[in-house]
Amino acid sequence: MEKLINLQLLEKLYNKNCTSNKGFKYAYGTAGFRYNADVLNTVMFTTGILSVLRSIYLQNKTIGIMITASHNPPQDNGVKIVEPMGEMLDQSWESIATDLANSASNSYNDFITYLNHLIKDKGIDLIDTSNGIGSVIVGRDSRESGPRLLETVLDAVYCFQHDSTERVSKILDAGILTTPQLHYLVYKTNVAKTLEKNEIGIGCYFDDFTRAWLDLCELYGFSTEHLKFALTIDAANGVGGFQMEKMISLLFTLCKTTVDGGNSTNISIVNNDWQKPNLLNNKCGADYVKTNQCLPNGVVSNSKFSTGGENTQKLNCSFDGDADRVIFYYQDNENKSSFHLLDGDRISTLFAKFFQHLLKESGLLDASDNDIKVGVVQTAYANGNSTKYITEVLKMDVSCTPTGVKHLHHEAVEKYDIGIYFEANGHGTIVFSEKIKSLVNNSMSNGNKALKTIEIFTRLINRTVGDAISDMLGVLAVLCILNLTPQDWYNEYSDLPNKLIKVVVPDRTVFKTTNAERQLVSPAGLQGKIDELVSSYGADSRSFVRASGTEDAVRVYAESSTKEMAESLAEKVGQLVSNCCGE
Ligand SMILES: CC(=O)N[C@H]1[C@@H](OP(=O)(O)O)O[C@H](CO)[C@@H](O)[C@@H]1O
Ligand SMILES: [Mg+2]
Repeated sequence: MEKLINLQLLEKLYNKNCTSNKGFKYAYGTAGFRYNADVLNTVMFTTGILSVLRSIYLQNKTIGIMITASHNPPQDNGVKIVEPMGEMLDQSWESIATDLANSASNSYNDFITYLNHLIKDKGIDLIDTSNGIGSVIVGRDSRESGPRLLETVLDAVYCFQHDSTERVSKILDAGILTTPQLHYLVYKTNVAKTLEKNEIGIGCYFDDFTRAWLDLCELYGFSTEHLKFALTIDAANGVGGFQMEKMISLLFTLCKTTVDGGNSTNISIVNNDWQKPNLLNNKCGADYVKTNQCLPNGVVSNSKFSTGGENTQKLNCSFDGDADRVIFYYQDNENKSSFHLLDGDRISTLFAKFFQHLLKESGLLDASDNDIKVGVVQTAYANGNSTKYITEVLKMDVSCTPTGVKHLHHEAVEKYDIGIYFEANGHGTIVFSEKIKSLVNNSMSNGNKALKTIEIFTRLINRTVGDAISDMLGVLAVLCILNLTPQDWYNEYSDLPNKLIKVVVPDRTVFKTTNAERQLVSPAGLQGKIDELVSSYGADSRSFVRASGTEDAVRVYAESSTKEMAESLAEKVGQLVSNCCGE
């Protein structure tokens, strides 16, 4: 270890960063480490150390670190590690990240002991470092605590200094950017096999996605300027707003059209005060809109919207704080009951319909030996009628996985050539297999528009992770190509009324599930009672219970044929949960 890690510096920087919250217990959850920013220094330090080790372990591939707490309130922050191809951290390393953080939280001795054990156990070669001594890219969202936490990560990386060659680990501070931009940057860096300072910057993200969008505009003859509807983007006062602004201004510059102050008349961004971090996710953003099923601050209903004389319809969307989720919606008038949500399930079904249409048009399905598998991956939180629509109307395959995009992503990659996955809350993407990419590329020369469209979509959609900006462009493109209004999109099927509640229990770990979290196996006997209750609410009813992976609570979901019944079912199942915990 001495050869590569400067132990003197390590101890000094450990004392600087890891002594304020001794004994705090950390856990790497669905979304990495996420807590109040005041207790995060220790885990930022250990995550910096672990990322360099992971990089060396993977033959010096570049690893990403994202400092964000997504849709959480401004006082929180968090950190997650990104794998070389832009995926989430390998699951077997999550417990290592947790153990390393908790060892450092205990004492310097425990930290060094665990570090030595880890290096030995994983066979990480710190002697022959001819391939390099690790490379890391770090990004952060717009939170106030970001710069301080970044300093701690940098401290950790500086501890890696080769004693004889005086080389240090490479680190690129990518600055303030969205989570999916960081994932994409890590992926591009590894594909290019280099991380020399400034060689690959976030410019690649804008180049690639604007190129794909403009290719589509050219193929179909629509333009960014002349979308059929006016789009208002609620940026949650987070980082997505100014990155989107850059994207819009690039699109307009590249289109060589006139831009009014950087904004088109058709696209506007509200809640874009990212420099006031206390406004982040405050009464705005994807999570707020999805949870409260209402317009966020700053977005007006269709009836209050002035089109400037043109008969332009209005569509809105909300990003979350780090812009890896997007949901759409519109409200006809001032009455809240005219609010229409187009959430992750709707995005999935729109893309599913679109790719089914393209595959038919492309002729790829005619060759039976192609055997192209297209499907949608959902979680148990997907509305029952969305699942019905996909299987019964579109006649497509649906898989259900446990909550958390890493599960959905994995299933989509494993099972499908075109795998569409979205959580109901708007986090998702589309993954394309190498097989479909090469089938498309090999048959494209004959001017087939559908094939060309699929090819462009493999570039327009961020392959690494859910991305509000890229998904939003994808949805806009589909609406333009299929000539659908927001109302047409909404009218494809009707959601079953549903209710999601939280129940606080003394120990949520006793709630264990099976069948993609749709049934409880523990506490014993509870599932039977839930089933009995559900059956008394009629055929369209469903309810399930699972422990949250990000909050100290149990979640109860229920749907039924009316709003009142869904609410009553959720409440009664919630009571069963409380009763069985002796509350
Ligand atoms: C019902 C729900 O929305 N659950 C969310 C939430 O997970 P829980 O394990 O339910 O707390 O946070 C996850 C991370 O952001 C997200 O992937 C997931 O969809
Ligand atoms: Mg997020």
